[in-house]
Amino acid sequence: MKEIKAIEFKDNILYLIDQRKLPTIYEIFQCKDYKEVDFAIKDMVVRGAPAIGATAAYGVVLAAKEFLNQDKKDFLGNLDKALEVLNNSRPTAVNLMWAIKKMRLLIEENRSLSNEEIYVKIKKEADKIFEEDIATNKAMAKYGNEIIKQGATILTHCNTGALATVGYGTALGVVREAHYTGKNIFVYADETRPRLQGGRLTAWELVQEGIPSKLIADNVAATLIRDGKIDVILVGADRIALNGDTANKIGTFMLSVVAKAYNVPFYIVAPTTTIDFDIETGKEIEIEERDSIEVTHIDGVRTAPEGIEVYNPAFDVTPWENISGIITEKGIIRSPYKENIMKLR
Ligand SMILES: CSC[C@H]1O[C@H](OP(=O)(O)O)[C@H](O)[C@@H]1O
Repeated sequence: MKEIKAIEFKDNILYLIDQRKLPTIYEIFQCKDYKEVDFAIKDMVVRGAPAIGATAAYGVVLAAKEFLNQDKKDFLGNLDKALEVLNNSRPTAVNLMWAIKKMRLLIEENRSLSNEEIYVKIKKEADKIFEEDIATNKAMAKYGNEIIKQGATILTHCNTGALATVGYGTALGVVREAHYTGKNIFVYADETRPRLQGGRLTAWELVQEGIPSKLIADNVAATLIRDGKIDVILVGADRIALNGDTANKIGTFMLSVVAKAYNVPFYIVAPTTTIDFDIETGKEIEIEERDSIEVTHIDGVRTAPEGIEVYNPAFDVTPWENISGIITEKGIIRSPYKENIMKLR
């Protein structure tokens, strides 16, 4: 199994695989301060809910290091500004806000300590978030593998692999587990317009692992589902409401409708850190709208005419009624979602 490290923190530098350039160029993007981390999340150098949560946590570490020698008031004040900036870097994936909230609480509880002692605690917390994500993904993969039949054909959307997490992946982590436990699975990967996380990133991970697969244009999926070619659909998540409504990459909702029409099991694979316990339904989830250039250009080459207006939501919400189950590190949650999600608390 290839080890793909999307994120690495060493000697007060955060190293990120630059996912904007994969698969043609493998390049590491270095963040030396929290503003570079903010840029990296915004510009999708690093992306994927768990990955940006861990990345933001290390952004706080870099901020604490940067302001370490200031007096306490300035240290805490500047740290607070950094938390705000990082918290607002992207609006939909709740793992980001979850990580920042943990850091805020930690700083609040330890305000009376020295700057250095606070820095040490922040660094320890960031490392814990990092380590826990790998263990979480492996646990999710085992639960998910329970629903993967021998020889199953799996459809996935966007990228939910080692590049979207600290390691192994969420939905693609289940694919890895099924592959490595000899289930002889086959994967169809949606290319996932407009940023092509499937065509560029998932395809790259599948090739790295030698997992039998085919890349498809997003529009092919419905026909494969209708023709009984797909046994199960596995997708990731960016934010899950208490009733089970789930925000994920744009195009997920459409897949869920077709899956429901043809009775194909449709699973979300996500850690419990992706559940937003403060919202009842998907209606409360803010959907990020991104720059039009993502739709009018591919790799910097214009494909749509000057002057055309663009609507570019990066996510959509799949209603709980279309979801067969939510595979988490604590087990598979099924409807009634709120009742079963609350048991996780
Ligand atoms: C393992 S979470 C991956 C999740 O994040 C992706 O969004 P983006 O590439 O914009 O960060 C997509 O929604 C994936 O399902």
